[in-house]
Amino acid sequence: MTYSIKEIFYTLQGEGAHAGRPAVFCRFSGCNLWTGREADRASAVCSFCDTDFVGTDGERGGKFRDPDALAAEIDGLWPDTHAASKYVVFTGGEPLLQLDAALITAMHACGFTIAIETNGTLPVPDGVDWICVSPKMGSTLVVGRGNEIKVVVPQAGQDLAAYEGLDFEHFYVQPMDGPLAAHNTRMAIETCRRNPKWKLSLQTHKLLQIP
Ligand SMILES: C[S@@+](CC[C@H](N)C(=O)[O-])C[C@H]1O[C@@H](n2cnc3c(N)ncnc32)[C@H](O)[C@@H]1O
Ligand SMILES: Nc1nc2[nH]cc(C(=O)O)c2c(=O)[nH]1
Ligand code: SF4
Ligand SMILES: [Mg+2]
Repeated sequence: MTYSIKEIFYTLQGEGAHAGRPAVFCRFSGCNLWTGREADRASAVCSFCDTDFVGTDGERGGKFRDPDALAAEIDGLWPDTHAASKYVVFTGGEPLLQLDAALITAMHACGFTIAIETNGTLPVPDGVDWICVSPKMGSTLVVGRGNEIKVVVPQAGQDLAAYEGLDFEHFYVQPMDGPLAAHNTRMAIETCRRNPKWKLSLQTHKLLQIP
């Protein structure tokens, strides 16, 4: 299988339970809930996306025919002196359109712990070490278990109680970025205060102005 990669970069995980953790981000091209074209945004199942995942033209992006070549590109960004903490986040776009057993094996062979950021509409292959699911209204959630669920709020018709019985270790609300970000953040704080099952996830990389 050929992997289409938008970009690969080394930064800190900005969101969720691993916020602050150094990680290589590998962003796959393409998503099943939006084409990525602005003309299609209003009619997309997921219409609030903050990410450009179209094409392969980003930093270190491209088409990788070989899982070992992609793993080597990712591994090349990790500081050689600290192999024990190697951590890769596969995101997108939707990573589960492309992440397969061969790439998982190649990353583990390089010593990486593997995390994914997924919309939860596609099954997760075996071997992923950290699963973050971010469900989208209007799509069918098929991933009912994982490490963290990170619900972007608000979304029309949303009911957080519908997620509370799912099998996750961490339950996060993350304020929707965009023109109403400040308002959404205040509402998300109030949600957590009222119902302490939920914790606040901020997109700290945006606050810090890092990738
Ligand atoms: C760009 S998505 C890629 C991974 C996957 N397609 C997904 O939706 O989880 C990465 C994370 O950013 C979140 N996200 C996307 N747009 C956002 C926005 N406008 N405000 C806050 N979070 C957003 C997603 O919900 C997801 O948790
Ligand atoms: N620093 C940083 N943290 C992130 N956490 C999730 C991201 C994503 O776009 O999936 C992301 C991202 O793009 N940058
Ligand atoms: S599912 Fe994820 S990548 Fe796809 S449009 Fe929504 S936020 Fe963006
Ligand atoms: Mg992002």
